[in-house]
Amino acid sequence: MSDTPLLKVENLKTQFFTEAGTVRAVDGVSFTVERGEIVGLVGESGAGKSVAVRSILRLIDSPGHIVGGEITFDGKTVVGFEDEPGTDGEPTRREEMLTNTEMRSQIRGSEIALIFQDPMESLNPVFTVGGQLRELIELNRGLSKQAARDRAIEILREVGIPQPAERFDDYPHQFSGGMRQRVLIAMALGCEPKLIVADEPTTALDVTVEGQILDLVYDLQDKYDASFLWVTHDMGIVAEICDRVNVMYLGEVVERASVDDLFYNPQHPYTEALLNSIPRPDQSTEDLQPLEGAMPEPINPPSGCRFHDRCPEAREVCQRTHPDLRTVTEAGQYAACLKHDAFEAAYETSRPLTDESPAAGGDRRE
Ligand SMILES: Nc1ncnc2c1ncn2[C@@H]1O[C@H](COP(=O)(O)OP(=O)(O)OP(=O)(O)O)[C@@H](O)[C@H]1O
Ligand code: NI
Repeated sequence: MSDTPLLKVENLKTQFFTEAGTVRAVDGVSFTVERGEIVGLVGESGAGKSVAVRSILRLIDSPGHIVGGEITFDGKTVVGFEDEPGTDGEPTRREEMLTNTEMRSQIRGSEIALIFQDPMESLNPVFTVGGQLRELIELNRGLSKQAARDRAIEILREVGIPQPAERFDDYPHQFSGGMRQRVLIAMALGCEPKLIVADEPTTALDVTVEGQILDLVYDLQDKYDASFLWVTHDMGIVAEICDRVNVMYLGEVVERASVDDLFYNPQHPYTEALLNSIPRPDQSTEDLQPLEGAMPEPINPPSGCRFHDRCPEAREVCQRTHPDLRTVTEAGQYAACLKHDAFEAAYETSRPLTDESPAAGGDRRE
């Protein structure tokens, strides 16, 4: 079994049924997390990153619903539907799909831990930090109260809380933002989960503290042999901690690559635009190009390639043909862009959409 990925997400679709229409927040997303890996999910605000990771934990509230796809985690079916919809037209759950109770008792907090951006979403303000951590360890690891307390103090020390025995009885508000995030990491590790899902946990912190937290994660990942799914809009964080990356745009994965391939050889114009918009040691700041325009709403996504109206390489065909995510390099890099289908999609002969230089032949961008 160890050659199957720890987490496998296939063609996941999660929609919100709102008065304004159907929000296709996650629209056919696939990716995997292998054991021991840190996998990034990156993209602008609204790309569907949080909805994707909440779907993995089955934490989607009405009017949202997972309407299609398959998610397996460590041999268990977190999401799985029959091929045919039921008589009511709704997707029918397969028998092996975990119930809500099983998700709560077997998966969330024990097999998969979550770290959110706002620590107060996970910490109860009226209980001491040590008490919350101790209880979690007691419940999840079946330790005695005293043993769980000792373990809690040990983990608090490991995540870099100074004088953890003294701080044990402090309340969450007595900790700084950075220290609270360390406590959350301690809570996540306390259950010894197989997978830790982190949704922008360092966004609210200043860069120095953020750097310290990322270093800590890197060290602990090795020690605990945990796998991570790390959500961020920050390519700098991706560079620092991820092994592999999935780039999301408007509900879809548009590129998947190892970190090195992504940074040195991006294959999707959106990835390139993201990379051009961040400072890099090998470029001067004058080379910085902010990503222009805004991502459209996922209620009526643009036809064809969803990125075409912001893409410097878009051609007419991109307005009509939707590119599939497919292998584009021998190293196993994936991209969803018609420029890689030059012949089949007739990209090569299609007219460029941008008019930033005087009209010329189709090769003027080279
Ligand atoms: N409860 C909801 N009802 C309606 N639409 C929703 C709901 N939750 C999320 N969405 C929509 O789903 C889309 C994806 O949102 P999501 O929060 O996953 O983005 P994100 O990539 O995590 O962005 P951010 O970086 O801002 O956290 C957005 O268009 C958002 O407006
Ligand atoms: Ni989010």
